[in-house]
Amino acid sequence: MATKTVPEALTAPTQGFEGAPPFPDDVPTAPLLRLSLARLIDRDPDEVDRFGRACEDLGFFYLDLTGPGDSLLADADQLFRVGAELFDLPLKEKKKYDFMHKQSYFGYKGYGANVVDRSGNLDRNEFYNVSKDDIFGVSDPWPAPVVLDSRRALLKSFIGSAHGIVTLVLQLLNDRLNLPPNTLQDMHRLEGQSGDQVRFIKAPPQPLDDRRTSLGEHSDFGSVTVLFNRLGGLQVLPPGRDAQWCYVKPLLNHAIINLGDAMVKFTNGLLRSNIHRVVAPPGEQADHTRYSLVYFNRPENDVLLKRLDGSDRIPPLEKDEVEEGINSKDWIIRRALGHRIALFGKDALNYDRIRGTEEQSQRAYL
Ligand SMILES: O=C(O)CCC(=O)C(=O)O
Ligand SMILES: [Fe+2]
Repeated sequence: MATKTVPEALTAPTQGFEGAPPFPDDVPTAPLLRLSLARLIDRDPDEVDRFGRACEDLGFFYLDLTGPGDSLLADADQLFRVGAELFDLPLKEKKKYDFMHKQSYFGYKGYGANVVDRSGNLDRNEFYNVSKDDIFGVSDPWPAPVVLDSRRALLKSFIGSAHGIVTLVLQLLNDRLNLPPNTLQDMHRLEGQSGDQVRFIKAPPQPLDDRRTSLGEHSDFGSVTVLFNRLGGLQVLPPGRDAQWCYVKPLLNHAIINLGDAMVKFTNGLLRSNIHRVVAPPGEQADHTRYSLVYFNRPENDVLLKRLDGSDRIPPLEKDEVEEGINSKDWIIRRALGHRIALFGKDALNYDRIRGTEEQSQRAYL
């Protein structure tokens, strides 16, 4: 796939992230469509059509939040600062909030806790997951450092807005798939119990002579992801056998939206959950600490990850094909904790054990 020319990104506003060196213009970038939240809210027919194509072809697109998404952008800006404060806490304090031994992926994951490839290399980032259910009082609260506990109102505002974006995406997909009204939205209610979470990520600069993957290749596990990037480093692997990893260039005032495995399962592969990973930021950006902020939306805990009935667009199962029938909660736990070396030792290297929809993601068109 040709990856050098990216008309969409060329027409986008130039970088203006505070203090960040520019994203270089000599690295291959992914041909993500650039969609406008305002136009999607207005159901502009061309924009809705481009949206549908983006979800089927790459499963990733930029969303310009200017206007209706201004408060989400402002919350994200504040949360980037909270993220920096959070990771500045002493390691001993952060480790108190690693809940993996309670079979939970909420809370802190230390640097190097996950295997990133089949050779057993370890990750180069730390992250912290905050549960939507906790912040909205749908579940008991998790213990949290003051840096986060004192920001519950901000987190609530951010989650409410990010979930609003997710709901719009689900409405548009529900319409496109001709599913019975609200089928997708009713499986992803803000007040339902789910694994939805905000993730703060920090990846420090890597040594010049030893730069590699900081977050291993994966497809997201849930339904819709809303991602905020400042520095480059995120890469997607477009579909097709000869595909090459390409960077996703961060754009000011835009979120990066991508679909997860659940959407592939619901639509029997019609929608795409694309493989991606994070490497050292390109060019001069490599000397800077990379922070990112993510909202992961997942189906409610008891939803079965199976092909949905009631759509004339979702392809039928193969003859005699039987689906696994795993629920969302178990699927997310299996996928989220499966690469923890402390939990699984050598088995953490076995990618097939906790496979998502990667094979479908790599299938070629034509
Ligand atoms: O940091 C990023 O840009 C992407 C993170 C990501 O893909 C993830 O946490 O699933
Ligand atoms: Fe991801």
